[in-house]
Amino acid sequence: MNIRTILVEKAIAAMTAAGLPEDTNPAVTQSTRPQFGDYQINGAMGAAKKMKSNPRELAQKIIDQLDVSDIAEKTEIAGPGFINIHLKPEFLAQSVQAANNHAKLAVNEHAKPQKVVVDYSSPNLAKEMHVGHLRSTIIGDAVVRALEFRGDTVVRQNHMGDWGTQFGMLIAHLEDQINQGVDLDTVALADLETFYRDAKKRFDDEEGFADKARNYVVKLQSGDAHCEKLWKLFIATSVKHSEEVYKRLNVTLTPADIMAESAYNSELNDIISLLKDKNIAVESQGAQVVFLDELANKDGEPSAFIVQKSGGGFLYATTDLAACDYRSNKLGAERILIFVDARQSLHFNQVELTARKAGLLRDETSYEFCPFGTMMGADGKPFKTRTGGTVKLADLLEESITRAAAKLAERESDLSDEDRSEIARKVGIGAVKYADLSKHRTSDYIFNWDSMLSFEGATAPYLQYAYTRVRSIFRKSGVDAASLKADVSIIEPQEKTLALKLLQLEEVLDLMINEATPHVLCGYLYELASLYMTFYEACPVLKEGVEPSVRDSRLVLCNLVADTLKTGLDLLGIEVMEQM
Ligand SMILES: NC(=[NH2+])NCCC[C@H](N)C(=O)O
Repeated sequence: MNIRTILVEKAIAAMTAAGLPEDTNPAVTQSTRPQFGDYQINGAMGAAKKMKSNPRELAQKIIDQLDVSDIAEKTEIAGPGFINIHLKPEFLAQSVQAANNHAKLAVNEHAKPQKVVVDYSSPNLAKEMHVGHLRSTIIGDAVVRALEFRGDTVVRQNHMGDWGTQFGMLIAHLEDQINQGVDLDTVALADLETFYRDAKKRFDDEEGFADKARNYVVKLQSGDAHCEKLWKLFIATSVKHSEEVYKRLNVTLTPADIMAESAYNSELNDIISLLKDKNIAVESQGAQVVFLDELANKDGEPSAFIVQKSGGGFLYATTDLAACDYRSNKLGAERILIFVDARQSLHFNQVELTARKAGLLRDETSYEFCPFGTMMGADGKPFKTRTGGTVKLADLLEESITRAAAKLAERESDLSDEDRSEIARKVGIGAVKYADLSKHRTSDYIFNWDSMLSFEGATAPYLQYAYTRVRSIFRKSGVDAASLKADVSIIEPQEKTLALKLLQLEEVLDLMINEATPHVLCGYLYELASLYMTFYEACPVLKEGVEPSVRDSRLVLCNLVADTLKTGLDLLGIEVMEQM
């Protein structure tokens, strides 16, 4: 069910029949105000400009050819040439009924599913996951869930940073700890932050340690078995830490999705040879460099993209070129989405340009760097602990659950302690996720406990509460939502508005998928919940005196609201509960 798509097809047909050029954009949009109808066809204005004719006259010609009688009760021309479409209540009623009986609600699977590689989360394994990883992990996961819901084939890739010079220092330190008999699980690697700090301190201060660390990098890269064993031990512990965070966060990443930097090691030589053979990379001060005129600075100097260091070592850049080849040429991806901090935008620009020149990315593959802004503290600076340290993601999530429990304890409830702590978990995690996902991906935002945990406004607790409110109707009425098979009729304006919103889920998901922007779904769910509250005040459902047929029709609407809220929140990775 995609009303916009139906109207686009009808508008194009009418425009063609009215003699407009074939490439005319019908410009169909959802109306912003009820007096403009439910949808608008705005293409007459653009076409008139091109054809140098009168837009209102053109709109009239289009409307004369427009056949929307099956879905609309009224069409009219407004202003300079807008065509307003008022949908038929019967059409909306039938569509709601169909959606209520459909597993994917008002959403159809893609006619042409795509293969999409999504690179997200991708922490560096030298350290524990901190708040900086939150955004990549949850924004990526929401988009992945939406893509799969629409029927695309998704390959998740957790491009973990498990390779690089810092590992020499880490395994050298690890080796010493083992030799001293320190218990790995409970002491040495229990806190990766401390471990990293200690190793770094020794690297900076202790005589001989830095040399040993550098020597271990060389040994590790040349496949020395002892070093590799230590490295694997370190990686395994580090991966375990991130698995715990993923579980807590309710994201769908599993160990099977790990495609870490080291996975590309054996390809890197060939990548450099290819770039050299094609004269894409040239030697400069001993290093291999790709000079990109496309990214020249204002003095006209090309941007220099180093793909191999002067000593022969490979870099982050080389791995990303190999990843392009794997994703586009081997996996055959049609889209590659990469969720990384906006500060890496130059890097990914360089990667794409180089990969396209070298044929490491096919023309058919769209390479989409999806940057995001920074999470800020109340002081407007990147979020830190009180003492200025990085905040561990695991700690942040535990704090949110504790705070949610305290807020919930203020409310009256006859639920068991066990239920309450489960609800606190869902609310605490949901609150952090919704607060983040609801902001436009590219903007920085200020982290605020009070607003994200509030039961008012656009928050997870508000939506979770709205869901329990709808579900309580079914508990009170004793009606089984699953076997509800009533005829829907749309009479009151609040019913019409609510029905229309329910039927726009696919339009929202398409926008979210195309632009990789979960905030549109967040906004939609909040609007839906608010419209439901308005509907419920104006249109009694279980009150005495309500006709059984009206009651049942409204129950179908309620049921579709509950299912849509639940499904929508699930696509954001946020859990619901039946009571709270
Ligand atoms: N293909 C990629 N480079 N993906 C993103 C990797 C992010 C990197 N590990 C970081 O923490 O900055």
